[in-house]
Amino acid sequence: MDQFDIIVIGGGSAGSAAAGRLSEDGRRRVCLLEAGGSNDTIRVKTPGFMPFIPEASNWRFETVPQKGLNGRLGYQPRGRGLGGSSAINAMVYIRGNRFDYDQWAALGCIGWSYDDVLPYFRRAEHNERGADAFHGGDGPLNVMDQRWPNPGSKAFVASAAALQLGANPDFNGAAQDGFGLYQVTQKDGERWSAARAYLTPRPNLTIRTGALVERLVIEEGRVTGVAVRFGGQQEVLRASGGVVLSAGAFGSPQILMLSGIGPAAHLSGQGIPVALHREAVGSDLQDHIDYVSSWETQSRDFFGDSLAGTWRMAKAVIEHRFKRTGIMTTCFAEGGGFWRTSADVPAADIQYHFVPAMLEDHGREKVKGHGFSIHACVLRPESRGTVRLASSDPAAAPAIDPNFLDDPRDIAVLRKGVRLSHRIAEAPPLSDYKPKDRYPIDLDNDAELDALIRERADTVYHPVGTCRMGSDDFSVVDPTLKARGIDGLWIADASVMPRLVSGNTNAPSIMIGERAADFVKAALA
Ligand SMILES: Cc1cc2nc3c(=O)[nH]c(=O)nc-3n(C[C@H](O)[C@H](O)[C@H](O)COP(=O)(O)OP(=O)(O)OC[C@H]3O[C@@H](n4cnc5c(N)ncnc54)[C@H](O)[C@@H]3O)c2cc1C
Repeated sequence: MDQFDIIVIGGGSAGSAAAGRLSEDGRRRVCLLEAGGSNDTIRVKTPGFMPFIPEASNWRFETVPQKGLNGRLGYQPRGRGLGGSSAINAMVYIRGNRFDYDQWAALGCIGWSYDDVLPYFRRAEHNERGADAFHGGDGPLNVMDQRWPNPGSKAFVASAAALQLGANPDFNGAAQDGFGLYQVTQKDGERWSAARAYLTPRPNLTIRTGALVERLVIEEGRVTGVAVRFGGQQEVLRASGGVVLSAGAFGSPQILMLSGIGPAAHLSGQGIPVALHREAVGSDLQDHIDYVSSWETQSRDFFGDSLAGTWRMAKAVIEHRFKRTGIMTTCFAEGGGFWRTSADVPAADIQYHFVPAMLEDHGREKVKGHGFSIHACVLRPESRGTVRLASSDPAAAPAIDPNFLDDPRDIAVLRKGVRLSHRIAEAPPLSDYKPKDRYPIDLDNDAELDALIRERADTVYHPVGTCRMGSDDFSVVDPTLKARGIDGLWIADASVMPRLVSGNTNAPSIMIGERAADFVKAALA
């Protein structure tokens, strides 16, 4: 039986940050348990290989049938292996809006206002543009400008400017609104996952991959270890100081429920003895519903499936192997913007991602020819869903129900977002490519547009909220990320966000991992 001071479950964005920080002063024996592998392969590290990431690095979940999406099953990719979702994501570096964190604080997350979290974003970050009041200069997470943005991505930004939408060279600076090229979590032209940033080899940091955590070991109201499966073998690992649960927005509530912590009636229905009734475990699921408009072009500037495209990619792979430059450094979601659908919203409520390729079904369906896509997503959705156990088998996928478009306010916002995507595509210089809309409809007709949205919209991969933080008795963790009603347990990942942030969720998850390390250190001092 192995004995540690702290066990961190999940080597993803937050778990890597937490384990790295908890082990860096050498004073604690830290064990990081990760179900997947090391992810140390060129298919993960080369940004442009994102469509070819190994299947073993992705849980490839599906949702239950979505009423709001004509009964379709949504796709929910999640990273598996060191780096977690930061090893398969689009590398866009965005923190969200000041409003989000001030709202968290107003909801009871004392100590999580924007001014409270900014030092942790800065501490995490090494921005190659240099440090300033908003950015860090010597953190482990490398952030850089894109090495080779596609000419079409620059045209997207120029088309937005032609509509007087305003340029923004730094979405993580003083103001978020506007359009520009995203900064990326890359270093020297390679993907810079949270694992590469934080998991420095150290004698006091044990990293075990291929370790599927089945449940927490709870003794007299305290988490004292974890039961884990390595291949066919089951083991119990002990943690004298406690456990940090960082298995992500689906994995963390699943492990809690398998351990008897969650909605009592649901657990009983699964035949799991109830250790702690907590209705909020697996509840409050929020995710960014997203619609991808897509256009075909004659221009081969864009990525595409053609002889010329394949030849260009082959040369680019060689260039990248030797110099780490060229089109294989693409993050695909190269350009973007934040836009308010009305003057009275507190912050942008639509985010755009411009992709210099025609996307269909999350890139899983090959599209012949060349072209581009514009994602529009609803930044602060009102719909709420759940994660529940589909089975008491820890190796089974959980039942994920984002309940997309349940609240009519979400589709009303999305409609406006999609209409603007099309206005941008029709403005010069993007219009000079003579883009041909792949799904032409009468965009001014609400019923037609709603039908198309319900037929094609899905996630842009930002599920949160399933172990919500708060100061109320019903929240899962308190504002120091400690689980309520049970000792020796902290939760640190996207699941603790009480509200979805207005942006991508990797940097916020890393910030949460950074903070968890400080809270655990303080509690154990
Ligand atoms: C395809 C895709 C594109 C994205 N693009 C972007 C982007 O461009 N920018 C951005 O900011 N965000 C992006 N995101 C979202 C962002 O990456 C995630 O929100 C963030 O990484 C979540 O961090 P986390 O720590 O909560 O969970 P994760 O990083 O998902 O980590 C959870 C870890 O726990 C492990 N785990 C789960 N269950 C168990 C178990 N039972 N036992 C052991 N280990 C377990 C998992 O294997 C995983 O490694 C994207 C996500 C995806 C999937």
